[in-house]
Amino acid sequence: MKLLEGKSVVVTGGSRGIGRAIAVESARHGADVAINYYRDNDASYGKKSAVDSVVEEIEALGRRAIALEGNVADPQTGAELVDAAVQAFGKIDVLASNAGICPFHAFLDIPLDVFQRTMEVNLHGAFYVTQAAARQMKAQGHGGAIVATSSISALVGGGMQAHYTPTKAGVHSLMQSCAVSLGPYGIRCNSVMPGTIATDLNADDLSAPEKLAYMKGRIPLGRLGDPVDIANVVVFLASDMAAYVNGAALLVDGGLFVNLQ
Ligand SMILES: NC(=O)C1=CN([C@@H]2O[C@H](COP(=O)(O)OP(=O)(O)OC[C@H]3O[C@@H](n4cnc5c(N)ncnc54)[C@H](O)[C@@H]3O)[C@@H](O)[C@H]2O)C=CC1
Ligand SMILES: C[C@H](O)[C@@H]1OC(=O)[C@H](O)[C@@H]1O
Repeated sequence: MKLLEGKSVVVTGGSRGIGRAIAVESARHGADVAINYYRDNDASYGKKSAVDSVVEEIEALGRRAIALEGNVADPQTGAELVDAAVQAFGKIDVLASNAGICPFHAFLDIPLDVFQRTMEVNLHGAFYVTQAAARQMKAQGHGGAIVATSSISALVGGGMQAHYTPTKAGVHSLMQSCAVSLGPYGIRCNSVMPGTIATDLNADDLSAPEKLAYMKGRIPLGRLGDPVDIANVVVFLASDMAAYVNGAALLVDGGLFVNLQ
C-alpha cells in the first residue's frame, strides 16, 4: 500500500542518514521529492556524492527528485527550497524538517560558535523552513503535513549535548505551536523523536566499543535504530493514515526512554 501517492515531499538534510531514508521511503510510497542538503556534494559515497546517490535511488523508483544545496540556518534557504519544489512538482504536500547537527562537546568550555551554530541550524533552521512551507501550503488551499525530526533528547539530557538537547525540545515545541496555528488551514504538524540511530551524526561518538555496547545495552530491543525505522514513521505521520494526528510527538527509540532499570 502506497501512502504518499502523487504527493510532493520536501526533505531538509536529505542527503544522508535519517533524511536520506525519509526521501527514499517517501518515493517508495509514491511521492516526488525535493531534497535540501549542505556540503554533501563531494564523492564520499563510493564514486558518487551523497546527494547524487539519493537522487539516483529515487529516480530508480520511478519518481522525480531535485536537490538544492543550502544552509537551513540561512532564512532564504527554506523559501528557495519551497520555490524550487513548486517549480518542479507544482505544489508541496509534505515537509520533513530534518536537517540537524550534533557536535558533541562538554558544557563548561563549549566554544561560542559551536553553541550558536547548533542553535541556528537545528532550531532557527527548522523555524524558517517550516514557515516557508506553511506559507506555500496555505496559499495552495488544500492543507498539508509537516513532520519535524526532534529527538529523545527533547525529553532527557546528555552531558556532551547541553547545546543540542534544547534545540530538539525547541523543535518539538515549534511543532506544537504550529499545530495550533496551522490546524485551521488543514496543515498538520507533528514531530518524530528518534532514539539512537546509526548515522554519520554519532559515528565518532559510538566508535568506542565500550560506548557502543553501553548504548545498545540500554535499548530493550537490543540494537541501534536504522534510519528507515524513523523514515517509516515519518511517512505514516505525513500520510492520510494520520489524518487526525496533529501536535503529537512519537518516540521511535526501541524502548530506550522507558528503560530506567
Ligand atoms: N542519529 C541519531 O541518533 C539521531 C538524530 N536525530 C536528528 O535527526 C536529524 C538527522 O540526523 P542524522 O541523519 O543522524 O544526521 P547525518 O549527519 O547523517 O545527516 C545530516 C543531514 O543534514 C544535512 N545538513 C547538515 N547541516 C545542514 C545545514 N546547515 N543545512 C542543511 N542541511 C544540513 C546534511 O547534508 C545531511 O543530509 C537531525 O536533526 C538530528 O538531530 C535525532 C535523534 C537521534
Ligand atoms: C547524536 C546522538 O547519538 C543521537 O542524537 C540524538 O538526538 C540522541 O541524543 C541520539 O543519541
